[in-house]
Order: sequence, then structure tokens, then C-alpha cells
Amino acid sequence: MAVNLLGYFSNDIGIDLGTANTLVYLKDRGVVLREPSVVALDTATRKVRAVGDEAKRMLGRTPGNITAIRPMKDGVIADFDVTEAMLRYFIRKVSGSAFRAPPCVVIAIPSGITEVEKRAVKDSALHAGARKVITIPEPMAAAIGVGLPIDEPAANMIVDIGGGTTEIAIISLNGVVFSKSVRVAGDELDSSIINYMKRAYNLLIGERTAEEIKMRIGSAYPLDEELKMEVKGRDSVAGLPKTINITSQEIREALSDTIATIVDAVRITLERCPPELSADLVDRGFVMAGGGALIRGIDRLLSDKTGLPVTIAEDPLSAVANGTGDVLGDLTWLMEHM
Ligand SMILES: Nc1ncnc2c1ncn2[C@@H]1O[C@H](COP(=O)(O)OP(=O)(O)OP(=O)(O)O)[C@@H](O)[C@H]1O
Repeated sequence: MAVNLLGYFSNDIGIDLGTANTLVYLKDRGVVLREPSVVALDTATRKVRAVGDEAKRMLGRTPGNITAIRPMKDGVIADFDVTEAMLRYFIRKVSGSAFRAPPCVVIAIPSGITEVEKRAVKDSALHAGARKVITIPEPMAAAIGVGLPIDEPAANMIVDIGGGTTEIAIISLNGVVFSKSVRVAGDELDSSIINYMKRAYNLLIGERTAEEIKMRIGSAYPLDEELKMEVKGRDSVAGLPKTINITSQEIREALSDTIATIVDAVRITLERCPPELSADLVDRGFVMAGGGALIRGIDRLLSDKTGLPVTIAEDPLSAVANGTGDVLGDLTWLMEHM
């Protein structure tokens, strides 16, 4: 067991409390938990029936007495009690009986969050069993997690496309020079697919099917080899189950408006960048993180639209969690800089 800089024996943890997924990083061990941020509740008593993977399988498939919800919506806490129950479940799951003392928890939060929302996240973690809670802005954690040299007097730019929010930041000398957070990301892409299927084929599909379509054939840029997929849902007119075949070209078109919003946010960030830092970005470009970085061709599209080199992080889904884990080793740095 490690001794941290505050002098306690602990198994301190870092948490990426995401709208889509929650990741927990255990000090000296790495990412030990990666589960959907979903909770299934008993509709009448609001008692928690399942959390994480098990609850996600229930989304859209629950009988009347169970409700499966995502307590973090659009990058903020939509349901405090349920978020707290979820955090408690995850913290207990990674700690088991291993913690001799309650852990110090570093939580990454969206940069656009209000003070009230920030307080709510901290309180949830404290009630969930943390000894001390320190928050770090998501893009800062992502930049650290992908290994950008944020302490240098030079522009380090990160674009993190998550489930509920896209976070863009330019960091220099351990500080955020400019950041932008838009509540448009993976979930909005799923909604675009749901709307398209309804409009074009009278086919009603659920969130999980839309996400699967996005992952299997979604793209932001023409593909060398276009893809096809069979989709099942309910015909909104006949009311019966129906199967149709769709192409990646159609889905690209369906996603285009939402992707354009993300591109605009990146451009606005670049327009606000001080000139010396803009000059750095010409060569250094920016790094993409978050699950949205895995949309085929998004790096190419952003590179075309900005004229900058774009790199996708090696493991984009773990970037924020890895960043919270990296700073666990130096909590005094974190307290001085956050
Ligand atoms: N291969 C893939 N292709 C396209 N999208 C993907 C892929 N894998 C994951 N995603 C999407 O990435 C999103 C989740 O990313 P991530 O886990 O980084 O978000 P989060 O941290 O939970 O959300 P936020 O940062 O908004 O709080 C989901 O919308 C998911 O559908």
C-alpha cells in the first residue's frame, strides 16, 4: 500500500464520472472499473436494483416496476440521490474490504459545470464514502492522461468528445488558457440516428440500437470502403417489428449537423487562442480523447476544417481516468493548481 503526499496510508482513487461511462483508477493499479453510468431502480420504492453493466442491459427493456436511468445527463448530475448511490456502489466495488481508511478521491468534472453542480458532485462522493474529494476539469485530466507536456510554456490542446459533453481546452504552464464545453457529443449523435430512422424509414429504434449503429457504421468522413448494416426496430405506422438495411453514407448524413456543431466549437476555441499559442498549434496540433474520438474519420474531418495536425489518443476512452490516476501521485500539485 502506498503513502501519499498527505501522509495517509491509502488506496486513493481517481474517477471519471461520465455521462456514458464511469471509470475508476486505483492508485498504483490503473483503471480497475469501467462500467456504464446507468442505474436500475424499483419504480415504487426507488430502491437500487442494478448498477453499471447489468443496469445498461435493462435500458429500454424494463417492465413497469423497474426504471433504468442515466443519472448524469448532458454532463451534469440530473439526479443527485441516484448519482450518489451509483458512486457508492462503484467505490465499494473497487475497494472491497481492501481500504483501511476511506479513500481520497480525485473526480474529473466537465469544465462548463456550475459551482452548485460541482458542490453536488463533491457531496455525492463524500456521502459515498470518500475522505476527501478534489475535482479536476475533465479536459485537464484528459491532457494529463494522454501525456501532453502541460507544464511547458506552450499550447497543449485537447478535444474530448464524451457522451454528454464535448470539452475543448488549450492548456499552458499547468493552467487552462481557454476552454469550451458544449453539451453536444455521443448522446446527441445517437439521437440524430433515432430521428433519421424515424424520418426516412418510419422505423422506431431505441438508444442502444442507435449507439450500436453509430459504433458499427458511423463516420464523419467518406470511408474508403462504405459499410452496411441490418437494423431491427418497430414500424411506426404498422406497429410491427421490421428489419431494414442501411448504409454508412446515410448515417454520415444523419450525423452531419451534430458533427458540424462539434467542429464549430473547435473553431471557436481556436479563434480565442492567444496568437503565440496559435503559432504553437500549427506544428503541435491537437489530441482527441473520449469515446467520440473513435467515430471513423472525425480526426480527418477536424484536420481538414482547422488545417492542424490531429492525433487520436492511444486509448481515448481511458484518457480522463488515466489523468485522474496520474495526479493521485501528487495531490499537492493538484491542490495548488486546481
Ligand atoms: N467506437 C466508437 N465509435 C463511436 N462512438 C463511440 C465508440 N465507442 C464509444 N463511443 C461513444 O463515446 C461516448 C462515451 O464516451 P466517454 O466514455 O468518453 O464519455 P463520458 O466520459 O461517459 O461522457 P462525458 O465526458 O460527456 O461525461 C458514447 O456516446 C459512446 O457511444
